[in-house]
Amino acid sequence: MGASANTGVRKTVMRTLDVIRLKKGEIYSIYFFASMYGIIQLSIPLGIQMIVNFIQAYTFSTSLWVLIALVLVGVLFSGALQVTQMRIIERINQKIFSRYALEFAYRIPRLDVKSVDDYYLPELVNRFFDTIGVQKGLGKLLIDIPMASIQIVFGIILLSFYSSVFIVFGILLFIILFFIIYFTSKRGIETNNEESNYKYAVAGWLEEMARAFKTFKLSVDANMHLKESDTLVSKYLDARTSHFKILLIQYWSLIGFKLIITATMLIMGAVLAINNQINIGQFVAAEIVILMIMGSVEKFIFSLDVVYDLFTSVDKLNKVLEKPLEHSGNIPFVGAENGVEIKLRDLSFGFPANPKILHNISAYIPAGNKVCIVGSEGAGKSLLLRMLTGAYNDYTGSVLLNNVPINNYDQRSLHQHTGIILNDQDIFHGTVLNNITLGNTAISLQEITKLAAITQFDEYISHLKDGYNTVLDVAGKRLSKSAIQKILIMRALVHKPGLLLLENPWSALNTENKESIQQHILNELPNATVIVAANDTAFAKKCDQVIIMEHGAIRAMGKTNVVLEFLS
Ligand SMILES: Nc1ncnc2c1ncn2[C@@H]1O[C@H](COP(=O)(O)OP(=O)(O)OP(=O)(O)O)[C@@H](O)[C@H]1O
Repeated sequence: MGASANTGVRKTVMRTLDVIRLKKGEIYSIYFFASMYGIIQLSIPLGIQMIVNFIQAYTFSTSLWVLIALVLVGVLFSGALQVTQMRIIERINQKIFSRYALEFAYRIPRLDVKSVDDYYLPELVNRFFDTIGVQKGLGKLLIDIPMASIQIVFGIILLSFYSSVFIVFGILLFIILFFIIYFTSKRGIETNNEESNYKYAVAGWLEEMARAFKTFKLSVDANMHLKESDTLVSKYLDARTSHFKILLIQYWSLIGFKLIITATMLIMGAVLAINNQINIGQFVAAEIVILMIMGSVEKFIFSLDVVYDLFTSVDKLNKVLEKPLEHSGNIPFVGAENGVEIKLRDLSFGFPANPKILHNISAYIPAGNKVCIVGSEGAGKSLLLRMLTGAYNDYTGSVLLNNVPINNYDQRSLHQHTGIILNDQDIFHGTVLNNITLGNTAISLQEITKLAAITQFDEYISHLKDGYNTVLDVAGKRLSKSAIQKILIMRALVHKPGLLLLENPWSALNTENKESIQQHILNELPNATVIVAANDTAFAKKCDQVIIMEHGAIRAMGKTNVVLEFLS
């Protein structure tokens, strides 16, 4: 348990370092400017020391004015350095946002379906908001912490010139700081991570309520939604309290530490000054340096919380970025327009929760065949169709398309020649045109209008002021189920695929629409291999073959009439 927690923390820190490493050039310049800033800051008390000495000696010489001017230049210059650092950090922040946004955008459609099977993806993608945590945290990690460290180091070096006692003070300071961080940071990272997990659990649950809000609205008397919220919020508060305890330990150590050091320093400074071991100018300068060191230590400790947030944010973002991408072969799926022949041999497949869903499936579907898969609920019709999309590759047995294992094909090319409708496919926020073509500009308007006539979607479009440019809202909320289904059918057919995999494609359509589409699919696409999973015996009878599934296996397969006769 301890070892695994250690590995977790180490992994978290390494991932954060990886993010920083990506911005190497900028980071070096930030450190350079931080060192310069630290040095210039320390020149200020030295200047003040000299000014005090001049004042004590009642000498108003030009050197005094020059010194004052130098101190002012120091203040201005250190300010300018800070602005430069801020500029660099701003550039890094912009890069971080765009890097994660594009990385998410690239990966989401390519995610391995099985590896995200246990997740609700929109909820998982909430982790994107952690880019803000990375942006904030990097500012602290790259500016505040190095600057504070440099000021502490240089400050102590400077103090040691006044008296060797200050060296002891410096060493003591480092030892105490080291122990505070050593004993609290690991637990700090862990508790922060836990707090964040529950934050996402609460957000996820609220999102789930929003998604199904009509359901919750209808059962308004039940308190189930509040009970679940209450449980998650309590867990979040517990985790947050544990994390705050760690922060409190750090803050209290800091306060105690400050108290002792301030007292010691003031007494020591006063004793040294009274004994004339240092003059008043040196005393004032030493006190300013001590105050600066204390300020830096405070900054250091208070930055830790944000650094924990940074570690956690990087961890959360990686929850999405580390999900494996789909497997893709390198053979282009060419020649599909002339038909796709399918051979399944002893195909078995399942999920970790349910490892033996499909078993020993063998089937032969000649190119251009029209096939209907029927079967009872949960028989495996949908899953068999999904296997033919190439989305899963850890099956046993074989799936051959035109005599090549499906895994060998380049996924993009496979999708270009396949038309797919699965139950979980939907409309997205965009124009009707984009929803049909998915941005494929090679698709002709002629093909779209032809399909609109077949699906009888043209009637619907003619009533829209903006026609094909009408923007559909998220998931086509204001569209009728039949309009959504027609768009999905057009999307599946519009690029003239050689393989059509359709799950319940016309369940929301009226008989006239259905027949028009079936007639097109069965008679006007001679080369296309079409597999439809639907308990639609009337359609099955029109197909070349029917596959009857039961409990994840093929019970019978062949000409519909023959199969039905055999079964009766
Ligand atoms: N992601 C998954 N993880 C675990 N089990 C799954 C998963 N997807 C499907 N199953 C299980 O696989 C079996 C077959 O599911 P499938 O959706 O293929 O059935 P179906 O024949 O299409 O049923 P229906 O007609 O009701 O849609 C079911 O028992 C289902 O619970």
